[in-house]
Amino acid sequence: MSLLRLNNVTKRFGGLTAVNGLSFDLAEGEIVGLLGPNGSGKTTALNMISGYLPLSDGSIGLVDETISGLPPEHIAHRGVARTFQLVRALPSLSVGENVLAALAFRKAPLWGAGAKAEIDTLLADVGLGGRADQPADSLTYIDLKRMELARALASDPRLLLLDEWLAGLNPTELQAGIELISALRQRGITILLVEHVMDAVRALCTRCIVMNTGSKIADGPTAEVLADAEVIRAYLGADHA
Ligand SMILES: Nc1ncnc2c1ncn2[C@@H]1O[C@H](COP(=O)(O)OP(=O)(O)OP(=O)(O)O)[C@@H](O)[C@H]1O
Repeated sequence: MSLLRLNNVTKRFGGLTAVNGLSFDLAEGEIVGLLGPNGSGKTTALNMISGYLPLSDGSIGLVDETISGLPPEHIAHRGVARTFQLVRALPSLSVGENVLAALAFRKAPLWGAGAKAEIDTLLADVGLGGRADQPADSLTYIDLKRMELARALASDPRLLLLDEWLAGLNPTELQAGIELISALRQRGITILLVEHVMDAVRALCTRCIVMNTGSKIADGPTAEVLADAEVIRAYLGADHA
């Protein structure tokens, strides 16, 4: 049985069809790249999976339950977590308090002293061990991204949606980020990765789905998809061929 199933998912904004009849399945434990040029509908797809946008048509299932139509917090409680293209931190709070805010809203909420050990574990998992008391607004860009990931992991997700989480990192940070995402897969978390950094896609994704102007144009093993003539024409460009 698939973990996630999109069936004919469509989103219209007035006269613009941002996502057009998108269908795919994710199997448990897969790490799949969702690729495509700017404006092809990737973030809109993530917004629908996580409940931030209602569908215009189609349906989304998680295991054997339809989740489209549920509010974001109910979808989160069923095991779907995400990061955002623009990091959403609470800058006036400490790193630990930022994670605490996520723990307080999960299905089995934790707060106060009971949350401390969990915060320490989550921060260690993302490479921020021992930094719970540091102000969030003093973090570097990569560390802000790490903190956002810790907030997403606070809900103990089965499915993690990463929206350009590796964008803007230098080569050393990128390598660390790839290793971190790889470690999450080892823990059995299924990951849908919206990403333009092709080195990361090649390193992490066994399978890729490519969108162009709202529609899926390719879906298959990464090497095959990246060599596909239509994908090169629509997204990767002739230099890649
Ligand atoms: N809330 C909205 N209202 C109107 N149009 C929107 C809205 N959100 C997205 N769009 C439009 O839908 C299309 C798809 O946008 P989307 O952000 O999903 O693309 P994307 O593939 O994630 O792009 P990028 O790689 O630049 O993040 C674009 O034309 C965008 O302008």
